[in-house]
Amino acid sequence: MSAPTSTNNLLEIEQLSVCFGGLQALDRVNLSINEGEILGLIGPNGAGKTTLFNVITGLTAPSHGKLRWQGNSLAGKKPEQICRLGLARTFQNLRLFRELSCINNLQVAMGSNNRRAALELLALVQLQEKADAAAASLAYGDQRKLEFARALATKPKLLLLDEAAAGMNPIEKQDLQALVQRVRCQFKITILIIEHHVPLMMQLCDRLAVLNFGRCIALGSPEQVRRDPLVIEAYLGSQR
Ligand SMILES: Nc1ncnc2c1ncn2[C@@H]1O[C@H](COP(=O)(O)OP(=O)(O)OP(=O)(O)O)[C@@H](O)[C@H]1O
Repeated sequence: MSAPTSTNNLLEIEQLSVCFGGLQALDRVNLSINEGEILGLIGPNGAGKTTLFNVITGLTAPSHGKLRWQGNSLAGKKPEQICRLGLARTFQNLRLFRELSCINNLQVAMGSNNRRAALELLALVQLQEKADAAAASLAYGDQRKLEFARALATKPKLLLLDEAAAGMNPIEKQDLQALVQRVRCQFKITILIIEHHVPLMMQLCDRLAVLNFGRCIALGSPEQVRRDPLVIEAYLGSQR
């Protein structure tokens, strides 16, 4: 399944820096996300991947640089405004409404009580039989799937998945890969994904961006990135 040929920039990130006191979490990052692609973000622990998600979704203010969404600046926008523009995310540490049922989690995100639409989304992630179970009662991998469905429930144009396969077993990881590809086609959305499981990312993503100490040290096709000496030294060497 290949990405649509469009190269429209959905999100443009220009010279983006974030400092936490003396720590430079992001250092002049430039990145464009093309409509319809699956772009992967990889790199060692602490490289700045989640910080980049936090800036894109309005949780962290940049120290420097610009973000443009469909040509318009995102400066000063709050997380809820950014969500309404069509950017939705999942979190590395899940943030479900734990006491609510699966279906209620989706209905809150949809802003409506439409049970049928919520059930369709649950079916997409194969959780329809857990519709009325409390989110907290689900196995960890299922909670990740529910969070994925909840992000989709806001009808995003760009879906940001943080450590999408963390804690999943190999079969769940395969399922997730198929699911992400299906969702991209079915919902015509663009996906930015952080995940440490490199073989999965190599298969899934159209392009990969590699962060290291806050800098984007490589950007290209999985094959280009796999061969990049800088990437091998900074990250892939340790993955072998
Ligand atoms: N709110 C914060 N205050 C201070 N330092 C922070 C804050 N958030 C992140 N950092 C630091 O910024 C750096 C980048 O962190 P970030 O979580 O973005 O990395 P990451 O690439 O997502 O790592 P991981 O793969 O471990 O999740 C780290 O050194 C982290 O300790």
